[in-house]
Amino acid sequence: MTYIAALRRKNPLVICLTNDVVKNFTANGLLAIGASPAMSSCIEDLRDLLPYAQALLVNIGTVNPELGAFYKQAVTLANELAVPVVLDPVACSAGAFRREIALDLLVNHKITLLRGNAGEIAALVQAKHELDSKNATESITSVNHKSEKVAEVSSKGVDSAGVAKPGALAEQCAKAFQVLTVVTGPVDGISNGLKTVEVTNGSAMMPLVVGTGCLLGGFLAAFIGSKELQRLEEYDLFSATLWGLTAYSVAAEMAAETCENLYQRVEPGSFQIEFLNALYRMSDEDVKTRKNWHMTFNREQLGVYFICGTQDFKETDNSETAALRCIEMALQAGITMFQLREKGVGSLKGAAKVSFAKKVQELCETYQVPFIMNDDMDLAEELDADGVHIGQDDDPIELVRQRFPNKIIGLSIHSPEEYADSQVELADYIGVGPVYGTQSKGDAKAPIGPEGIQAVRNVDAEIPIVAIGGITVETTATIREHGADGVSIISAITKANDVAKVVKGFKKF
Ligand SMILES: Nc1ncnc2c1ncn2[C@@H]1O[C@H](COP(=O)(O)OP(=O)(O)OP(=O)(O)O)[C@@H](O)[C@H]1O
Ligand SMILES: Cc1ncsc1CCO
Ligand SMILES: [Mg+2]
Repeated sequence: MTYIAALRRKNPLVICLTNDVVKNFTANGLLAIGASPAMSSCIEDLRDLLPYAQALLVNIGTVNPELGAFYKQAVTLANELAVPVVLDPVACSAGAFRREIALDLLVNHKITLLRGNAGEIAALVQAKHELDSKNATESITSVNHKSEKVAEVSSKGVDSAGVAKPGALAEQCAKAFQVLTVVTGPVDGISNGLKTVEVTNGSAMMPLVVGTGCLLGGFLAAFIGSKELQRLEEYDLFSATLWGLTAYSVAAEMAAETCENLYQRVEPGSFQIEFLNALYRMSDEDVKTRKNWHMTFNREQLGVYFICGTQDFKETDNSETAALRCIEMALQAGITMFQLREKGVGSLKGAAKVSFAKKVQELCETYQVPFIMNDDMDLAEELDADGVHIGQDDDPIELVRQRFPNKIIGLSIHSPEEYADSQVELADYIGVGPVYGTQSKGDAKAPIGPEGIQAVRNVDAEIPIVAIGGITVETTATIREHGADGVSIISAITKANDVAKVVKGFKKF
């Protein structure tokens, strides 16, 4: 990824409608990374500037009734001009006036990215639930309203403590408002409702410098506004924002290190200066080598779960090239999870396996699809895969969970008996099968049929289940009716003449 280089080439004009406390810091931070900031305070001025802008930041930190009306006009104009909008709902957890303004912008306008701390985002999710229940009781047709518990976050004024699962909160918010959401704190979370990533880079000095959250809103607007590739809008938006979010926290780490070296301690004043210096100095390479993020699991990712290795392409001239081509086509067509299963007759070993695995991982990262490693825990650790999948005869799940507290863990299960004997509570999902006969696994057990899936579902109504073994597009509907959240596929995709068509077939369910 080269999003910082792209940003510097583009030098995006970011118009900031932001609060009185942070205007100077925001402008300096944007200049340091390579963007072009402009602060604006009235709609007459904005009408002149916005047509030339790559992004608009609306930060409600020092809102008043007049500014509230201005923000509404500004976002309306940005929507007309198709300029992306980042909203920072500063302190909306602390006051109803602010909250109503943020809520109106989110519900009645198009916001490209919402960025707030945990307290602010939790308050907005809560407010949306209340709005929905109010509408549901007013409307006789909406009788099936489900109320979901919102994360409890303590919050006072403009700062907030963190939340245990920032990814889950971001996901909840992304689903509630249909908006890409970034939740910041000791760990940051980003979600579009389907994909969720947590970023653990950063420095504990960040909350001691006022406006680091506010600058982040403008900073992410610059990354979004620098978007050059229009290939897949959603993918671009998500990965450009994730890269910007990570770059920001990496700069914080670099700043803390510089303070250590220069002063043998890290204090807010020098940290603020060194943070600006780090933004100026940093490159995509710094993000690449220091990024510390993990994808979090959600059951929708099991929808179309493609598994393969080079051994599944052994009848082609070059099985590695054929595998990479097939995997990229499948990713492009929309598979929701990928597992590398480099195993059995004809599979790669040693350095060749590592090098192939890295190429596959890069492809998965490009499409923001979880990259899961089958069996090989050491390689999963070396590559920092998003997750691992283990069978009943592999390392025991309690050891795997200890080793990888943050990774997605899948466990194979063949029957309700095996379910009862396994510590499934340590797994994120279980793979159940083989449903039908399969040629992809030499030592496969007897097929359990869709009824076998139902038998496991009957003993656990909640656990995410992916069915596996000889599944085709034609049998997917039945399998899902028997309780599976999705299907794992090997041969139906690796042997397909038209990979995209088959993947899209699986995606219909
Ligand atoms: N305890 C922490 N450790 C590391 N990084 C942190 C911590 N708290 C916040 N951050 C980082 O600080 C930045 C700002 O996030 P924060 O949640 O403090 O925003 P905020 O409360 O909106 O700030 P402000 O309103 O003062 O601008 C983010 O990049 C976040 O990752
Ligand atoms: C301190 C403060 N008060 C209103 S906005 C702001 C900046 C941090 O969000
Ligand atoms: Mg803030």
